Amino acid sequence: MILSPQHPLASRLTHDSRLVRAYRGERSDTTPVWFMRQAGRSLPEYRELRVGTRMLDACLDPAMAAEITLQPIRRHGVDAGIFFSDIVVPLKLVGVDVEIQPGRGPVFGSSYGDAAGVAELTRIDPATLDEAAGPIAEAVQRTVAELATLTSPGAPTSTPLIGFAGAPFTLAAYLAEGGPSKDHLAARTLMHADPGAWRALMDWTAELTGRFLRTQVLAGASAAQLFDSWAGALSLADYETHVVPASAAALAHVHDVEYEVPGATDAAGAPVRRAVPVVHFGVGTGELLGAMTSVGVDAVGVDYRVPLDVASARVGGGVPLQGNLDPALLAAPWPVLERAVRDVLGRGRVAPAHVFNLGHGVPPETDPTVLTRVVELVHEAGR
Ligand SMILES: O=C(O)CCc1c2[nH]c(c1CC(=O)O)Cc1[nH]c(c(CC(=O)O)c1CCC(=O)O)Cc1[nH]c(c(CC(=O)O)c1CCC(=O)O)Cc1[nH]c(c(CCC(=O)O)c1CC(=O)O)C2
Repeated sequence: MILSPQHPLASRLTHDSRLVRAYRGERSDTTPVWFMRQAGRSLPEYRELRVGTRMLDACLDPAMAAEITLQPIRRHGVDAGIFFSDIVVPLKLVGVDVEIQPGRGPVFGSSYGDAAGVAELTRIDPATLDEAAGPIAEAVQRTVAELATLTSPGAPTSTPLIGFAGAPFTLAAYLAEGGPSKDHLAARTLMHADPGAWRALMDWTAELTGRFLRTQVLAGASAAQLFDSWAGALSLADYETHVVPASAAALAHVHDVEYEVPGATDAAGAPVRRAVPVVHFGVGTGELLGAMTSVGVDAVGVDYRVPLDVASARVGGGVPLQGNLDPALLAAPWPVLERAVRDVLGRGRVAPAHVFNLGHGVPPETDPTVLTRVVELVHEAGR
């Protein structure tokens, strides 16, 4: 699907932003920055807005999800919004019994860690997500429309929105366990004990994830992030054998959504087209970084354990990187935090391009003024 400049969506696909250029491997006048979990409990305006509304109800209320997404952009001046949703939202939309317990996380009405559970789950057709995802498409459209009015001084274009989804393995880890777990034993046992059931589970989560991402990109998101937060629990061999095919299948749902790169033409004078960029992030993925690039992504998000120059070497040197300040340092004295930010920026220079981020989400108790100060530092030091 080609989104030409004439396409009603293209004007909102802010593909000339610092962020999207960085994901294409092009450096701008300054390093773009955003934070995972920038929307949420660290912001008083979020806590106030959420009073009396359950998490998943907030995610499925287009006006509220859009407003929550916009809050950190207005406050911090970050270079991207990350759509306020959650990795279990697509499961909820197709009728899986899941709720989010504050401070604990997603909890399911049952677990799907054996052949019988997988057979029950996969009786749900993932294609029903397209119909059910109306509130998500509307929330993205509302957010992108508002972002077009928030263009910050000097920015080449309005702030882009990043869509996101939990990757097939991380969703499968929650489904197999029935909720959060430390070591994801149920999922890791199933992949070896019953490869047929595991494959059926991963094919199902891959299609659901792909459709969820496609909904957000077609509604106006300018990039997408795939969170395989729990992939770090796997050996490289298990990740390559039992996870990579499903992540690649999920991303195949967005590879055909292209836009025309402004001002770029090929030898025949035709506009250059690029697919909407995808970033792949996981936690504890030091041994998996190279394999993560093989699922068909433009950039890799690095957690806080592997320095970016080391990560760059592990992905072959030619891949844009995102990250990777240790979130713990946000509560350290400013001179310590400033040194760490400058160190991340320095190491990020070895990659073709760098998007500054944390090595995982913003801790809920973070002082929001510190995040705003980090954005100012990155914009000044990241030139
Ligand atoms: O398993 C766990 O450790 C946490 C499980 C948990 C989830 N949603 C949750 C919780 C409870 C909690 O955060 O207190 C529940 C959850 N999800 C979210 C929030 C908002 C906040 O953090 O205060 C919250 C807390 C809601 C509340 O209690 O008010 C929203 C969310 N989850 C997520 C994102 C995407 C992002 O991080 O940027 C975002 C949107 C961020 C934004 O718009 O700025 C993604 C998410 N949700 C979830 C996961 C699984 C792995 C993980 O959390 O590390 C992941 C992927 C990840 O963060 O690596 C599941």
